[in-house]
Amino acid sequence: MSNTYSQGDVASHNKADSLWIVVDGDVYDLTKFQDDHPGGKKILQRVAGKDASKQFWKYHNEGILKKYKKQLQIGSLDTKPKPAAEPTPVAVPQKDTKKPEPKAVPQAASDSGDSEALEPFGAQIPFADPGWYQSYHSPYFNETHAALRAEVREWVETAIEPNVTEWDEKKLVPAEIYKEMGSRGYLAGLLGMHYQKDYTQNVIKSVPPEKWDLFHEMLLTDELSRSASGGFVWNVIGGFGIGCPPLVKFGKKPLVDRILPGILNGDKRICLAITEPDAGSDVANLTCEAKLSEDGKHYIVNGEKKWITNGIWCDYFTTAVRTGGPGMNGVSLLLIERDFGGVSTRRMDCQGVWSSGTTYITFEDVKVPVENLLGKENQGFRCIMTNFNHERIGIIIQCLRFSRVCYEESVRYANKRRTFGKKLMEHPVIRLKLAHMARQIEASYNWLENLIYQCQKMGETEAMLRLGGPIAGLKAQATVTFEFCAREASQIFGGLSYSRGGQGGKVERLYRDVRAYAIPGGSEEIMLDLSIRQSMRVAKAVGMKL
Ligand code: HEM
Repeated sequence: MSNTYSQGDVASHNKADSLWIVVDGDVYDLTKFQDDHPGGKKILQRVAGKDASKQFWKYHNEGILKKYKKQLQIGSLDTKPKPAAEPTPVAVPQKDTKKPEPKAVPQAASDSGDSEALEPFGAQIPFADPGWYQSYHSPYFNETHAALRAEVREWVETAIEPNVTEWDEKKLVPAEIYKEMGSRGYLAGLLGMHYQKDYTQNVIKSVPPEKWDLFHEMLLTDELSRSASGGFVWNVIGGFGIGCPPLVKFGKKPLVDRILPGILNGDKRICLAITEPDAGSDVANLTCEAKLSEDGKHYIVNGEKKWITNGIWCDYFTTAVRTGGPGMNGVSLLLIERDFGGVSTRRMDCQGVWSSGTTYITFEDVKVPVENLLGKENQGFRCIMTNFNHERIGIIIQCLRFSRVCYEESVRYANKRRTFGKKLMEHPVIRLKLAHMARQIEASYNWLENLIYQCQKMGETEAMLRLGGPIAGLKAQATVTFEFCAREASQIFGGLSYSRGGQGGKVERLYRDVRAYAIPGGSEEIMLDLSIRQSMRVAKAVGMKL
């Protein structure tokens, strides 16, 4: 924005028919906008021609300026200091290099034993970001992680976060955003395994595929979750992150070769269809049936699935079906394609995650070729089990970042809102709330880092057995933490987090999203029980002495 104005120029636009204001040294023309201003036009007219920074920041947060700047800013004051030259960001990817240069990227810290602290990143509000953002030493993160962090944060702050309220209300995220998840190469790295470079031409700008590890995946999900919308995160990684891994791990090569590239590029969508109207956490009792045709070439599928994330938009459904007798040994996994016919999907109205597309599905005489069986017949339960750790870790990462968002929003607000003559931050009762939020977030997050590291080091079967218990325990810990933080943040924001949108909008939305995390992927009750049961079972097998 190259136009510059003097204070006098602005002062002459002090009427309703030409209404300019200054915010932080930038000049805004609100003449046309005043009629649409949700806070009313009179309040704007009272500051017409003046510097209204103080009033602006009292009533709005940063997202508003990001959203409206392009439309309303006409220039800056001639007295506005020129921005200091930006410090070189840590390992920000070279914009004009088509392929990342592998040699420039050091080994993962965890592989090299190098724990050099990285440059500080982000707002430096204590506990609002993980410790390694504040130059804490970490054995897990290196420059490739820092570069990815900068890349994703930039995208989320400019293209995602300012729009999530609108998307949530519309219950839709624009299709081009999902497509961009593919073109940025993110989808191919979100499968809980090595980067799927053989199935996509897209590469992530800041991390070469061979350097990709589970900490990259973790921080990608973490940074996407700074959008402060479970609906957005589930829209872009919810169905994919749990529906696609079984295809990659257990699908027959011709099937994978045919459909995986379109999925990873963001052209086609996939989800996981397990839960039924009558079978949630009790997966072994599902009833959706798949009968082999007489010629043995097809399964005929009939049944219903409920609460299926992304279902309304999906082309492919990784579906748990009953091919055998009762219980877990009669369950198989089938990749059902919408094009087969007989698949109907309808949106469900839910308490939270509005833009995620929660779906009710019916399968009526769907003819599925036997080539679409994932894994072996009647051994689908094992495939489902191997999926759970990845699903739950995704939930944990999101919950902990959402908890941080609730905490960060609270800290920012507590530093500007004044009651009884002082800032909220100066009231010990508010600091106590923040302290209880921070201690739970940090304890949970540090356990998470440790478990991600174990997942990286252990083989899949070992991880499934040995980490199933702790991951279940941490899933419950993360959802309880999220619920606590959403509640406490809401108490700090008061009425502003009771109404939708505006300054308390993130907290209000996240509060609504809490149950979508505490129930699916294994409810808190099931998780806590499993955490002990599974851990005891494994310990007994390896010689626990009681
Ligand atoms: C660039 C200029 C401005 C823009 C783009 C803008 C935009 C908005 C928007 C979108 C809202 C809805 C609530 C939200 O989403 O946060 C809002 C509410 C409001 N605005 Fe503004 N505004 C501007 C300037 C101002 C100024 C200068 C004042 C005060 C002098 C003001 C006072 C208010 C008030 C009181 C509300 C209602 C807050 C509430 O519901 O708690 N706005 N504004």
